[in-house]
Amino acid sequence: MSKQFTAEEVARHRTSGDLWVIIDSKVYDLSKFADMHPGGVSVLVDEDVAGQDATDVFYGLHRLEVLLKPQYQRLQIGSIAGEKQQIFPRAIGALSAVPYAEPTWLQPGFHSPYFSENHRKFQVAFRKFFEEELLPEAALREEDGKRPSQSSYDAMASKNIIAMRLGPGPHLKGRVLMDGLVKPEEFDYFHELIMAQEGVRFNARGYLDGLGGGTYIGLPPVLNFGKGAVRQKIVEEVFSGKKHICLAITEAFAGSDVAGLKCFAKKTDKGWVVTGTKKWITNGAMADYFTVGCRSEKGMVVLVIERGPGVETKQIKTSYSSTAGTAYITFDDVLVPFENTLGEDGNGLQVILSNFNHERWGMTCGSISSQRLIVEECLKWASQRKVFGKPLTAQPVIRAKLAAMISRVESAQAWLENITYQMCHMNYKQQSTHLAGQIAFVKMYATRTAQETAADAVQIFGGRGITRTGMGKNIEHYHRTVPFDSVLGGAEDVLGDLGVRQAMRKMPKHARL
Ligand code: HEM
Repeated sequence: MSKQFTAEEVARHRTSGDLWVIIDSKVYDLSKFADMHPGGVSVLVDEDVAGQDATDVFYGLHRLEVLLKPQYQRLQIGSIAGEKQQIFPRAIGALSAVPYAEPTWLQPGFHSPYFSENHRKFQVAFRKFFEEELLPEAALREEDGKRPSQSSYDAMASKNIIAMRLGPGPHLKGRVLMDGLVKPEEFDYFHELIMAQEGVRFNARGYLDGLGGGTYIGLPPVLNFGKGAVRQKIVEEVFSGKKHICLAITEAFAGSDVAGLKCFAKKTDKGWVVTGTKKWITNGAMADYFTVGCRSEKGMVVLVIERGPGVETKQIKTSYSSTAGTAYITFDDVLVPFENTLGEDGNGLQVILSNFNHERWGMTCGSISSQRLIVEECLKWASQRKVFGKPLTAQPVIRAKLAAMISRVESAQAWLENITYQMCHMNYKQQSTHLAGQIAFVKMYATRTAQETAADAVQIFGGRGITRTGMGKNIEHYHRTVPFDSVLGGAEDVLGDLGVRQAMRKMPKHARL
């Protein structure tokens, strides 16, 4: 049991050389620390702080995690007799008790037609795995921009997480998923939704993309259109976490207009010879394989190219961390064996488009979950921040912003779950026919509302929302990186337009007002 003090005893230590404070029933000796305090000495020797209970003022200025750091925990010398600690961090793997911080299916007392007991167990195991194995590294890599460590890829591979990230399908057959928690044939899109939604809870966008953003979009064409030994080798190497792949379609010349690519693949006696460039390629800097969209004499062809002579990658500085390995790539007369052709020459567009629905749906899962994290941050901040002697939530304008945020994230999640249910009951062709428009719309809605929520969050946090460290660090990070989802996998306007054009194609000829 820690040493017990009374509030009167603490109050006797209130000068710069002898300075104690109480925070949430714990007594801290700041006498030596005061000179090193990032907020300065003067704020600590203030008569309302020194020797006093500084809980409210502390939580108006610092995140909970400050006190969890070992160098600050050492400042605690005891606690106040008869008082109990009120403020606790969420335990590893546990659910948040903050309202709306979890989707309804995870909230006590709520029900869901979509999620089974197995999904629930999977969610628990997955959150725990992420928080134990990856979270400690996430903040470090996000900051220093280095690629995720091999041990992180190995940890994911050991549970077959890399394979599961590609969704349900025959590629899971014979694999032990999450230590046998889910059978390969039972793994469905709701399991995948859980993975996508849990993964973004770090708010370490660059790191997460570094962990497998490239695989998520670059491997499916190999899996679905690759041939023989090449397919087998690449799929197994990537699933094992030892090698990395990326999708290289976009060029400085052509973005959403994939038909306008300039990278050219010429057929020769020895194989394809590829010349051209690619830009904004997630994981390109660390990739061993590149799934590349090229023009050919017959139109478009997709090739999987191994890093080797003639392939150069350069890191691009984007608004998020370089841990994602976003690259500019040049292919100079790169010889590629014909076995590396994905699908048929001239049919490349279909190979690329075939994965778009799944890719967009996956991005939407993540986008909505990160939006939810921001709702949680805002609810916490608005409750703990005191202005004019009252919490921020006493202001109607703040409550109105919170109401809009909550409505947006709840509606997006409900729509997403509905679409996910449809995906579970449709084959690939039915999904393409019925869901391309729905998925385009839900992604457009999620990313647009995400930006509204980011802007509202900055207003609620004020200057803290544009500061990379401290109280508003998650808001700053979110606000800076939120446009990513609205651009990747099809820009918002392109998606909206796609959805309407799909609907127009289905308009019955007999319909009149
Ligand atoms: C155990 C006690 C404390 C520790 C370990 C501590 C630590 C820190 C740290 C690490 C920061 C940098 C910002 C961040 O990362 O959040 C900071 C900033 C600050 N602290 Fe403290 N602090 C303590 C107590 C207090 C108290 C009692 C006050 C009361 C006024 C205070 C006032 C401030 C201020 C004004 C800032 C600057 C905030 C900003 O830049 O927004 N600190 N403190």
